[in-house]
Amino acid sequence: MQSFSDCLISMGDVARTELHDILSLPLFSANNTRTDHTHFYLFLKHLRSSIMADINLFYLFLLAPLTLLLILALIVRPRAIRIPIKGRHVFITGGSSGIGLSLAHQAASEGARVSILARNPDKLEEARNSIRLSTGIEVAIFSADVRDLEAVQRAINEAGPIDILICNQGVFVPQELEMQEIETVKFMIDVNLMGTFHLIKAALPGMRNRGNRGPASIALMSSQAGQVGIYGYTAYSASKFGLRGLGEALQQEVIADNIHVSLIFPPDTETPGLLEENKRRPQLTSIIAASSGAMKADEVAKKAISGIKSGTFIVPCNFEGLLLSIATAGLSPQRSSMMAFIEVVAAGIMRIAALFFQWNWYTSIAKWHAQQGYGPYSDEDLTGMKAMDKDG
Ligand SMILES: NC(=O)C1=CN([C@@H]2O[C@H](COP(=O)(O)OP(=O)(O)OC[C@H]3O[C@@H](n4cnc5c(N)ncnc54)[C@H](OP(=O)(O)O)[C@@H]3O)[C@@H](O)[C@H]2O)C=CC1
Ligand SMILES: CCCCCCCCCCCCCCCC(=O)[C@@H](N)CO
Repeated sequence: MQSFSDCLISMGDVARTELHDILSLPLFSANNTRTDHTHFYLFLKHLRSSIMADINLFYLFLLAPLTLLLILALIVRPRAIRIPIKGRHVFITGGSSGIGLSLAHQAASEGARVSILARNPDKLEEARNSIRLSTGIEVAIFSADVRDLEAVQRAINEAGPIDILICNQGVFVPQELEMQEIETVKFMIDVNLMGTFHLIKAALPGMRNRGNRGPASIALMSSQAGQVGIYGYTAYSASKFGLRGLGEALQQEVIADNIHVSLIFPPDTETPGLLEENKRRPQLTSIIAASSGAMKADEVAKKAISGIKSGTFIVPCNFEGLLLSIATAGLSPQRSSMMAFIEVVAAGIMRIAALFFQWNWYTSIAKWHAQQGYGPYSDEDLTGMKAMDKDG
């Protein structure tokens, strides 16, 4: 802030000296006569318009953005924060596999006290061994199903007050809704969304009364499919969009307790879960998801931890994710005035980019249906339309 206002002041100085230089130009030459009046008038006119142009340009390219940045720096809420994880209790669900396991490794290696929760005790045991092997640190393991509120409550009571709660457990069964059993829909909503409610309900009282009053965090693992709906993900996207509503509302409720919410939005990530998913993924789901490439679980965990430490509300994981976060900023809180600035300035162009992505995706869908000889754009229709084009 200091350097920023200094900058504004020195820019004001530049403008003043420039103006002064121009105004102190000799207006009357030695042999100034009556006949020079038209010249003098023209000179003044020219001077006025060139000053105006200078000021306009100066304002447009320097002062206006700086003023905007200054205003944003004053108004962004919640305020910037650092949340240390060293020596603190980090509780990670789904910590026995994939992204959760990477998160546990990383938190342990940064000196946190780590607890992990999942259903399968063998996988938990295996995770504990692998973390001990690579970091020498012993993590606490808890076997529970997040769908069972009482089991979650027992695990969290046993684990002790949490400083950083990472709700990472998640299930994904991609399939067209018409084909999908309603039980499968309910399964995803129950584990991904209701499970997260259970975790927060169980952990919040302890987090509120945590002994150290240092800043705490609740992080929710969403997905880029929680920022934009994707073919084959009706239930999954709904569960992940749900986390955003939960997170936005919750942040307002817990800010007074110095608790900070982060939502993580990874693209496809190489995990045991994705391997399983790929066995049954509709072709169109893969085509559309490929717009954002794939990441390694360790890379996602790294982005997630750094987002959590800076209390960032929306945490993207790759470049496409950054674009997606700017395009879908909506009314989410933003602590960074620089990010807020980019969101404001880029809004229009991002909407255009988004429309191009939709154009691309709907073209893929149309092509796919044409290949299947089905839908509004069947092969026959397409040749029919072309024939009509030719006929005029
Ligand atoms: N991989 C990807 O492409 C992406 C993943 N994500 C999200 O990241 C998170 C982790 O995904 P990923 O690492 O791939 O998943 P994995 O399938 O590799 O691991 C899932 C973890 O969650 C646990 N889990 C599943 N169901 C429950 C339950 N009912 N109760 C408690 N624990 C449960 C699993 O253990 P157990 O089965 O023993 O219970 C396991 O530890 C998910 O929320 C997912 O939606 C987001 C974007 C992309
Ligand atoms: C305006 C700019 C737009 C930028 C590009 C948008 C790209 C969107 C791609 C979405 C991919 C969703 C992958 C979901 C992965 C997932 O969650 C499953 N693997 C289940 O785990």
